[in-house]
Amino acid sequence: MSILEGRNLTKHFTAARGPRGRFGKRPPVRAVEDVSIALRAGSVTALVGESGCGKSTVARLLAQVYPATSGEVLLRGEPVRAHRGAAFKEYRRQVQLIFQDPFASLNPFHRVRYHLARPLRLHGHARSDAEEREQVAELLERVSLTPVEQFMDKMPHELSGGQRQRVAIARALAVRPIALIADEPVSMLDVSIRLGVLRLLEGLARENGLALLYITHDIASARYFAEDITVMYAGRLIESGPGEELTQSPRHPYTRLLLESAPDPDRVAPPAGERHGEPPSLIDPPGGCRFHPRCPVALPVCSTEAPGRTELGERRWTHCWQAGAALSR
Ligand SMILES: Nc1ncnc2c1ncn2[C@@H]1O[C@H](COP(=O)(O)OP(=O)(O)OP(=O)(O)O)[C@@H](O)[C@H]1O
Repeated sequence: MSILEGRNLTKHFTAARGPRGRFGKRPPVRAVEDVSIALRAGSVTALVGESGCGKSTVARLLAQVYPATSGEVLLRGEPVRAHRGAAFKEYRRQVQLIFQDPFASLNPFHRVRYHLARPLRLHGHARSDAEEREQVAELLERVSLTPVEQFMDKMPHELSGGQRQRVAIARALAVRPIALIADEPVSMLDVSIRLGVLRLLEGLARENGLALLYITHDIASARYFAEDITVMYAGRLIESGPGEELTQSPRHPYTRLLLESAPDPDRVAPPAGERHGEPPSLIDPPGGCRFHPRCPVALPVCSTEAPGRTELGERRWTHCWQAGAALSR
């Protein structure tokens, strides 16, 4: 059974700017359309796509930062209905978000100890100063900020970006969540320390049976850390599968494009003539398959009808008119 699941999630925002329509209303930004995704215990699932395709919106819908326009979120198979009160607070404890910017996520006026002790106290895990100290030390150890005495009393500005992100991860762990949603957790960190933070997240998920959603624009990193990869394009999911299989034999032309443009240490320059175009507007997305204007193998049907889901194997599927043809070849 999945720990955290989004079923047919759709989110339309009201555009803050832009021209108004006939009745003075602005058209909605169709940020997320019909997204279904399931996270399993002790497993890393990557959600991959270009900037602006709706990844963060999916993260926020799963974390219930704001309500979905339609669709539902399930925790351990049970639909989440509470949007306030004790049940909602409990949900927010169980599903923790880790953000991209470790500089913005810690309070500059408080020491590391405070950031970790506060959630422990609020959730009743530490009932005395001694217990609190012990648990803060244990959390710092779990994120490899050792020797712990050196880090407990540091102020955020005394830490590197990677160390701050480790404190943010420790703070998320303090409330004993069952699912972690990490939204581009390393993209603001130095390249040299990204790997360490990703390995830490992966280890925590596997050792503690946490369901981890790793959101990234970088399919190369997803391939190394995630058991499953789901690819998103212009608000919709287009392909999903076990990471190895999906990257070895991508079935959707957009996944192929992402893999081709991923940094490859053996390739000096991008292949000649590589022109991929721009992702579409989410206010007025293309009809049919949203990728069709950029697709090198589009058929006439691709511009008129959205392709349904083609099942390709266990946990493996795609939305592409060509997928069926490829299967029967
Ligand atoms: N609160 C909001 N109000 C209006 N539009 C929004 C809001 N949040 C996001 N959007 C729009 O929804 C679309 C998807 O944004 P989202 O941040 O989810 O994408 P993303 O893939 O996470 O991009 P990035 O990697 O750049 O963060 C964008 O067009 C964005 O402008």
